[in-house]
Amino acid sequence: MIIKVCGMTRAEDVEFCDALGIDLLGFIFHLESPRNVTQDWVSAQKPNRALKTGVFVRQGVEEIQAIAAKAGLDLLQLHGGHTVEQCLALGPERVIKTMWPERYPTVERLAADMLLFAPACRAILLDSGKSGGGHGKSLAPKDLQRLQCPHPWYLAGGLGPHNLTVMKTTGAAGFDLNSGVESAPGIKDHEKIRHALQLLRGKP
Ligand SMILES: O=C(O)c1ccccc1N[C@@H]1O[C@H](COP(=O)(O)O)[C@@H](O)[C@H]1O
Repeated sequence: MIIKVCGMTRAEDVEFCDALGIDLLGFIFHLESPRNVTQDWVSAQKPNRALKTGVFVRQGVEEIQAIAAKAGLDLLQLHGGHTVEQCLALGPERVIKTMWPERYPTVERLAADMLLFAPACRAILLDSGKSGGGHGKSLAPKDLQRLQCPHPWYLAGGLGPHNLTVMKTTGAAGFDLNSGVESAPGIKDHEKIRHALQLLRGKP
């Protein structure tokens, strides 16, 4: 199971999550987000184990490549209308492609589109809403329990200690925690993160 904590804006949160064994740390490069960060600050973050994951909404391939090099990113979360071709150009092994289930009439139609992206990314991220992210709302677990997709997919959208037990029933291969583990936008609540990890991994 992959666990990501996104929207990192403080070094103390980066260090805490890295030491706790969180797998992916998300850094958002989106000016309209209250969690937006600079390339220089992200470049200075040196986690021992966690993978630095940049989140991009409107940037194209060349801009993403430049930010990734400057900020020292390991993975690229494409959280906008990015195409299969853009994912392939950036390198499938480092791309996490966001999709929005609420755009689809059925999980079968969603699964068909997920299969289109499968060869072009390491994993698909399913988020609430119909675009963007950080909405703080969750998807309905019942719908996702019926999802048949052979490619790894992670769940996002308002996840936290209050709903992770039921969200685990979706069968997601990973969970992306953001506003549900914050005391304010970009300010991570360490006890909520610790509690979330216990629920997901059963660690003390
Ligand atoms: O968090 C943001 O501000 C944000 C802005 C633009 C694109 C993505 C963003 N965050 C990502 O959205 C999901 C779900 O967040 P939440 O749990 O609903 O707050 C998560 O993957 C973040 O990486």
